[in-house]
Amino acid sequence: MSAMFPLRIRDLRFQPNGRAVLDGVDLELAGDGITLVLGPNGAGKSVLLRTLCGLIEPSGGTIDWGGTVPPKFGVTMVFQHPMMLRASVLENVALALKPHGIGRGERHRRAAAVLARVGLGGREADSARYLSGGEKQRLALARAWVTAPRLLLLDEPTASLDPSATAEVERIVREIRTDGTRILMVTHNLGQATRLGDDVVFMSAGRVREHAPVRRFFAKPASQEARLFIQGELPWRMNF
Ligand SMILES: Nc1ncnc2c1ncn2[C@@H]1O[C@H](COP(=O)(O)OP(=O)(O)OP(=O)(O)O)[C@@H](O)[C@H]1O
Repeated sequence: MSAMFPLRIRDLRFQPNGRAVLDGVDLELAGDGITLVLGPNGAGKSVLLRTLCGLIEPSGGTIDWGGTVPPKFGVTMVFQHPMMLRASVLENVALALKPHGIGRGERHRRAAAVLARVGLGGREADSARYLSGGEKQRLALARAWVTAPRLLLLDEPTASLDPSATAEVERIVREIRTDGTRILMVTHNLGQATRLGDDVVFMSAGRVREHAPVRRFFAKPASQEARLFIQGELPWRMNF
């Protein structure tokens, strides 16, 4: 494992205009696995991910990347509605490698290989803008995957997708993890959390309230708040 892990977040705060959006987040992530971030609307889940990838400057606290400085490369984020460049499917992926100093031919070779792995082989010349929602999300995952990030942040990547497109994204996420990328993913889909997650981070009101292995979280949540959250979101019984 690279020196980026364990990732230690201590007392992380984000207080725009004095409002505590992140209100002292403490979290430690070991170097392997898929962690699902759950919690009610407005809990600060997306802000936490954006802070980790440098899109938001925290008001206080520390992020210790395994004792190293914040990595220049190695942390990538995929959003619910990914932006596509006005270019081909292949170029959308290949351009992600440009800052890494990789030559054009090799960029295209690697992009084509990863497009095949996300089920977009044969679509290289198509315009990325005209892909379906599920295809765009797979392209966004390919764009992240091609850079072999150490940490991949996924913010509700399946929120607008139908069940089969969701299943496809889940397959890809598992493969990215198998390739050695640490994954931190926000979802409101509790079934997805049980299918994909090794562990669960439960957030509310800008804090991490619980961090537990996924089975334990759903079978025996530590707090009444988490219990109510699970009950409110789960229309079916869990059978572990
Ligand atoms: N850049 C920002 N500056 C100021 N406030 C922000 C910023 N980004 C988000 N917020 C606020 O922080 C709060 C938490 O937002 P966040 O998007 O992290 O919630 P969330 O837990 O991801 O919720 P949801 O499940 O609805 O997506 C919200 O009230 C939001 O308006």
